[in-house]
Amino acid sequence: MDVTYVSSRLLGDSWVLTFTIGFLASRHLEGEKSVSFKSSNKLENVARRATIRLSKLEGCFEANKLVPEARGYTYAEFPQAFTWKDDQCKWKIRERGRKKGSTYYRDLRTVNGIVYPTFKEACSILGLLRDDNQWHIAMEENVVHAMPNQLRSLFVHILNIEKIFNEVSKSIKDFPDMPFPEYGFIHEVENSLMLYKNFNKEHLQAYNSIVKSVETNNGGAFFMYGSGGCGKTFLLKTLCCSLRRQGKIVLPVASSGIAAVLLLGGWTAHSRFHIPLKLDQHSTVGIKQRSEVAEVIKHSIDVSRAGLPFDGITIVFGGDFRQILPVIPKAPCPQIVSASLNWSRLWDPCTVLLLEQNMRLTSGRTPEEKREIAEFSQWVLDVGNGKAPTIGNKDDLSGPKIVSPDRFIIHSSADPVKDIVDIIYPDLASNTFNVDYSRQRLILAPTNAVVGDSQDCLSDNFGERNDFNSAFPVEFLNSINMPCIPKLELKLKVGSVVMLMRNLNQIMGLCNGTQMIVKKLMPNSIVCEILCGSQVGTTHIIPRIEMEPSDSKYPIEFKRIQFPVQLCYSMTVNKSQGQSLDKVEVYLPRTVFSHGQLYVAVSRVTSPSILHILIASDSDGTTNGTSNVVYEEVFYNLPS
Ligand SMILES: Nc1ncnc2c1ncn2[C@@H]1O[C@H](COP(=O)(O)OP(=O)(O)OP(=O)(O)O)[C@@H](O)[C@H]1O
Repeated sequence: MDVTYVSSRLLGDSWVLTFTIGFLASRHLEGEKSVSFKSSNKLENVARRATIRLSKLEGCFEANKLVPEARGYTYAEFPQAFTWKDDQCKWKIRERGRKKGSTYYRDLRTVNGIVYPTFKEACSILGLLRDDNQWHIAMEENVVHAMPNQLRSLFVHILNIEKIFNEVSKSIKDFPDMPFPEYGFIHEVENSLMLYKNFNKEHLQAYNSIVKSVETNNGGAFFMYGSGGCGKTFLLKTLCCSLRRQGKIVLPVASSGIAAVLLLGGWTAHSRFHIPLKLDQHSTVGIKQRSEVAEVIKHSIDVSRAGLPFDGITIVFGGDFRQILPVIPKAPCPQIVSASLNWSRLWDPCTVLLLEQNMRLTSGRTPEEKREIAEFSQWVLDVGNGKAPTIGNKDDLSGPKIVSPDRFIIHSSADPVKDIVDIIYPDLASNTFNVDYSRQRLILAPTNAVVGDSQDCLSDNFGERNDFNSAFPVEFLNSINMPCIPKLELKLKVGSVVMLMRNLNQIMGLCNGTQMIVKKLMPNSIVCEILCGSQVGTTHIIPRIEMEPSDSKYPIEFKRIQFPVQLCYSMTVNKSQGQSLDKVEVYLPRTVFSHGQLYVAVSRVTSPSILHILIASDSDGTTNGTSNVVYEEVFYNLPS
């Protein structure tokens, strides 16, 4: 890493030295630039790409030819005035953090025609300082159109006030004059109870066993085991509502934000019980005395029932071991399997409630449709169990491959990303305001990098849009893109589908993973409507927030102030768990790499007719065979 440049700025009364750190842009001799490619790519394609894609140095030559202003900078000084646009392979003049055409100091203090008394105030208005101004502006932006409760929520998101109170073992509820957000549970409870009427035989049996355990106060643990789409979430939702209506306390938690928002009042287990993200043998949950959750737990425990299983509390787990197992980076199969619930001490006391009927797949009207759906359902199960027909054998370098039925396969031309975007999002431009169009259609991919490629292709289709730059233009930090923080440059427009990247307010359905459609864009806040989960249809104002990477591989700490969202036309398979989708494109430019990924991807659909799969072959084309990863050891102690 090199220091690209050191500059100085006058802020208020004092000078501030800014060290901008950057990997120096590539330097190379003519015809010797470095090119990345996969061993499977055809050399002529690689060579063609290399001719079209300019390196940063070549881009600098082009800028010097076209933009007279560029000639005043050496190559090393370029980042001061220009920013590298990787997708366009060209240097673009910076819009922020730099004042063009200034002829006197006063010009530096002028923003939008207003002369500010100090440089600091001018910087603050430009959003270059870390202060509260952007949040003041965010409140002002919404005063005219937002409802009072939306403004209150926005204020709560900005302050994160309940979290601050909880840290000192208090809650907003301790201050009777302060309003506590209302969540409209009662209405939802009434609606969700209607689900009971649709129970199938298996659901009814499971429901009765669990309710009996709660009513007799004997305590116990249940595990609802069923393949994807057998109605585990459906049953849990109904149970939560019915028990709450009887005045019982229910704490629904899930391992991911997306799964949590499907349950009314659902939280991620980590947030609800303050479980540390990194665990070791000394870890304990961080529930503070007098916090809301501590009070709830206190009320749920009856000392007279101590000694009964789980002290008389009923615990219901649900899951499917064909789906993705606990994620332990770089861990081998035995370690991952032994981290699963059915290999833990909790498994023995669990009563397994088996659900076998797939409720996600529509039942079909004609005998032909019914047969087709039954066949598809069996194929999906076989993929999950590792029993689907394969070609090749274990001695092949790439292992045996699952053969996907031909009707799902897309045979792509030269630009696979464009092909899948056209299939899943046809006519996107004229459907931007159509919530029904945007809901429940997704491109699913194995990795964040692949997701990024397809999102980039879509964002190029957007036409006119707003680009939101994060507040601090520091060259190296800005070039960092990690899945856990939003991009420096977000390309949004009204109608864009986005995914929230932080737990802002789990009870209001604003979880890491919540999908929303953008309704209004302002410089410091965006208005979004939730597209799925228990709070579907509600509108929220999202401010910029300060975020830092949770698990940074970089040797420096940094924060980014940005809207906590990313485009959501495409998603990793891991994130899609729990969802039912009306149109799915499984995009596999590389094979899946963990247990259950392929099964989760193909089991999201409500009908076989809406599943499309694109598998890149080793030699630049497409194919119908792909590797599957199934750790059969995880099924050993399960009922078949
Ligand atoms: N008894 C039922 N009547 C009508 N629809 C149902 C029923 N059970 C489930 N469904 C519907 O089937 C779909 C899948 O159900 P659900 O999401 O609960 O399955 P799941 O077992 O949790 O799936 P996954 O393991 O993939 O998360 C949902 O759209 C749900 O509304």
